[in-house]
Amino acid sequence: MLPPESVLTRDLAEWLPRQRWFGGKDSPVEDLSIGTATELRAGDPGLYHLILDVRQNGATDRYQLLLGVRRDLPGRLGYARIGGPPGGGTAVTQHTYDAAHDPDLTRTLLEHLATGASVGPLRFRHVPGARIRTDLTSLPITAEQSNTSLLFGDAYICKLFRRLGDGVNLDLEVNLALTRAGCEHVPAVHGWIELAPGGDGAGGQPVTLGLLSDYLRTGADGWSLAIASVRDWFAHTTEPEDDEWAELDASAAGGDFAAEAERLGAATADVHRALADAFGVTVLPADDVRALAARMNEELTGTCRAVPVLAPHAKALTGAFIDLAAQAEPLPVQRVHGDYHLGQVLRSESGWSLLDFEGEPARTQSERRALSHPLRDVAGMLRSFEYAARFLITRSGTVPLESGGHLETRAHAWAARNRAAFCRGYAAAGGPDPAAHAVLLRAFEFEKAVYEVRYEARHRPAWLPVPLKSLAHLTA
Ligand SMILES: Nc1ncnc2c1ncn2[C@@H]1O[C@H](COP(=O)(O)OP(=O)(O)O)[C@@H](O)[C@H]1O
Ligand SMILES: O=P(O)(O)O[C@H]1O[C@H](CO)[C@@H](O[C@H]2O[C@H](CO)[C@@H](O)[C@H](O)[C@H]2O)[C@H](O)[C@H]1O
Repeated sequence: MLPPESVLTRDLAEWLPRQRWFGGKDSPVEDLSIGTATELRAGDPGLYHLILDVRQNGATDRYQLLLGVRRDLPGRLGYARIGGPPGGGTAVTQHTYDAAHDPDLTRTLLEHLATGASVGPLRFRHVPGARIRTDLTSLPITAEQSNTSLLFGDAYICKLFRRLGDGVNLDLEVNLALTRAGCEHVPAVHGWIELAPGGDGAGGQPVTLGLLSDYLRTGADGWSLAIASVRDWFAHTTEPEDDEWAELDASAAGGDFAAEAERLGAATADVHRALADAFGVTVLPADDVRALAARMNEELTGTCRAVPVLAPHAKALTGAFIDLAAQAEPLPVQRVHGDYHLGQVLRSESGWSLLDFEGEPARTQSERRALSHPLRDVAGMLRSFEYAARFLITRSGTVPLESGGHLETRAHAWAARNRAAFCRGYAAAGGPDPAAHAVLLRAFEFEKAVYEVRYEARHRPAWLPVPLKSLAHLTA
């Protein structure tokens, strides 16, 4: 049974802002109420699906939570505790916790997905012909995430969206279309969970709650692979003479990543082509390109105000947006990834796969859905090479400090080599040639860097020096 609503909302208001995936950490929670509560499993432990209406800065966001309720909470679930005795008052006799961490409860999701059940306003769906296994135990993944993903054995990964959008989630929409088109660079979709239209008192579209896909069990994420390569490159022992640092050849390290970067570029171009085929291409008039450049500049101004350490780079950044406006011409736009970085790609024995087509978590739903030029994704990945190159210098204490100056030179050489390889692979596989669109690419890259500065200031302040260091280099 659910605890009294006043107790539950009090506990949730205290717990929610501490969660990695909570999107509103920079402002206080003004109000929290329970939008819908659906019992998915009766008994002890009990499982409830909650939609929480969370008001911050006068606006309401919706979050979803699988709530576990148990009379006794075993030690292994202590870290997922939300509330309960002691101190909860005499009415409170049971513990509440984040049930995403409880395999005894999450199996219910597979059971419902397998049968295509509807429970209250929740609908569990699978793709035609899918036979969903229900004998698997779940484990939440430990990645830095804006959502929560559960591994079911080594067969499936189930992503439970935390902050809910207004309709069909982009990740589902895009992955389903690419799965149906036979694209080999995305994990196949098996099923999804949604809130029936009107089930939350809102509009006429289902709201996506979760996505069940193939788990790429041999996949290694691009970020870890890139960091291993950078580490190897930094550990490379032969120090050139002082005047040779400028010509540093990053291919010299054993863990060279360039061939992978080139293949990743090719996979990216394949996915862009598949997205264009599935969703179409339209042309953005030159006036709209100028408006885009103006928006990029407004974001820069707003971010400089919010994060003043960005201000010294403002002049160079504005210059790139002015150039874009000055050279504006009609631009073919299409569905793109929207938040493309090394943490969003997996290398398995079958090549590179792209994940997470949800767009940037800090953007509104309509901004994420907006069509864009594919070089926006290329720019995102180029930023990611910048991040990977500088991560060990700025974020880890493991690199010898005495070589700090030279490490920045090495970082730059690593980034330059892998950026070039990625662009080469992308163009060779038929994507628009990054070298032929330098102004557009630079504007996209700077736009992303501004976003990153704001993102890091808000979510991971200790990471702020990473984009700033790279900006210092790119705008010099
Ligand atoms: N199909 C998959 N197979 C293997 N690992 C995956 C798969 N999908 C996601 N992952 C892992 O989960 C991490 C987070 O997934 P992602 O979809 O990017 O979530 P989020 O939107 O919350 O950031 C990825 O970086 C990757 O390591
Ligand atoms: O993966 P998400 O959709 O949650 O994306 C957000 O978080 C990312 C970090 O987890 C963030 O990416 C930035 O950091 C990465 C290294 O951790 C780096 O590879 C990216 O280039 C950099 O942008 C992303 O911007 C944010 O939207």
